[in-house]
Amino acid sequence: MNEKILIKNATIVNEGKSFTADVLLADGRIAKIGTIATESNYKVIDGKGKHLFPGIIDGQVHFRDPGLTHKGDLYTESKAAIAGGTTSFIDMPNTVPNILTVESLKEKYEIASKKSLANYSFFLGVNGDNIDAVIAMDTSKFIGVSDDGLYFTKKGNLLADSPEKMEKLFSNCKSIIAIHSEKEEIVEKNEEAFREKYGDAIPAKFHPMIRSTEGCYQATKRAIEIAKKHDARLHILHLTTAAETHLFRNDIPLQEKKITTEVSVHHLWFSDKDYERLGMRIKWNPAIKTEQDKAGLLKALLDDRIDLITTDHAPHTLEEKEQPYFQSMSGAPMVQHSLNCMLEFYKQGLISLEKIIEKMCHNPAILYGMVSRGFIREGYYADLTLVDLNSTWTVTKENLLYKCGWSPLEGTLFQTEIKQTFVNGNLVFDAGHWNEEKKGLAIDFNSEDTIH
Ligand SMILES: NC(=O)N[C@@H](CC(=O)O)C(=O)O
Repeated sequence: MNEKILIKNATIVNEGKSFTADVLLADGRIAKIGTIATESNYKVIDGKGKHLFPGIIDGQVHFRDPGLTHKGDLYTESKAAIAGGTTSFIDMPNTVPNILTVESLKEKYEIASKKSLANYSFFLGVNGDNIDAVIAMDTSKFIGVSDDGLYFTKKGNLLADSPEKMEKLFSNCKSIIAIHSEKEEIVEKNEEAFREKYGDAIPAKFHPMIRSTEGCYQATKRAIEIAKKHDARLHILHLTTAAETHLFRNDIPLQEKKITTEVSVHHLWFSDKDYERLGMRIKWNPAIKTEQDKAGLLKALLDDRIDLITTDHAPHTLEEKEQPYFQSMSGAPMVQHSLNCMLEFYKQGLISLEKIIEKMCHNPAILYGMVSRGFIREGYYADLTLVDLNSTWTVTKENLLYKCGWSPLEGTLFQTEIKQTFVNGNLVFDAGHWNEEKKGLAIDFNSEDTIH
């Protein structure tokens, strides 16, 4: 049995409200919220002056396990996530092997059960190799299918570039189809134009012109048209342009939406102004775009056209990053600081705490149909994070937990600090101290027979 933990007097932010109360954690769950008297067998945590949030649920990460574990693995990256207040994640299929079969999916769950400190779930990958097999499966058993990260090979491009295959998938798939939305034909055309001019030495600042607004907009528009035609459940991953935000609705509740989208923290945080300073370190796919795009994405987040905030945490070694344009890997680590970044926007008066929690905790749980997670409610899993909104510190190499050992945020001064993180009622992260005895759990979904 887990020990009972009593968090006293914290300001709880949950379901659109902020209020001060005590929270009792017992047997992995939130046992009670209210005014709670201390008993001798409770471990008491003083929450006075601090904010208690539901643990962040990150709907898109690349923890690189199995097969790419020189970049990161399910232990190191889940630990970094927890230090940043994230208690659950959904990982993408572009590991080695790619997760294209039920067998490899089950193996990944097996590895996570031994290594992950946070709660976990995994997309089934879909590409040109397995589309017919996926269609033949009972897709309602998967939390979602995704092509993310698989588009780097020709066979992975089917969702953005093969309308026939896309139609086939969309008319047959019963789960969420989460796609990386860039039209590769446009990207390739732009690559050629820049290659002619600069050879291999294309400066990073041209990345948003190669992976251009047009490439994103056309792919997203087409995916939405096909999804509508087949009444499919489409989720567009990591939106990057203001133009695309207008393709999404905000006049119906999330529960009723068939077409949803998300923004990743780095696309809210960085803009094309930062390429000069950070170069290939902020080369992501889709690319970081302009200041106007950054402002448009925040606006769409606030007016509910964008449903979720994710990180697309995608670690690569610095050596893999700091290469000439075509060799430099796209992606960078973010999961340790996603909440800190969003809280800086709160400090600047750009977003409320309640909105941050809606987009990082409640909505991922609703969108993916997670059971008993994402909210501070009695009976729910005690996935929580206690945050000091008045503590200043700087990101340095020394305080990073990523296996890759670097971050594009090095040198950033944050004015908020994650003090404690609880996963399934266990105090796993306690002001720099770790309790790694208990591993995270496979996330349960509303579809009872979900494969995991
Ligand atoms: N976002 C990235 O730039 N890279 C991701 C793949 C992806 O999400 O497209 C990766 O796996 O490295």
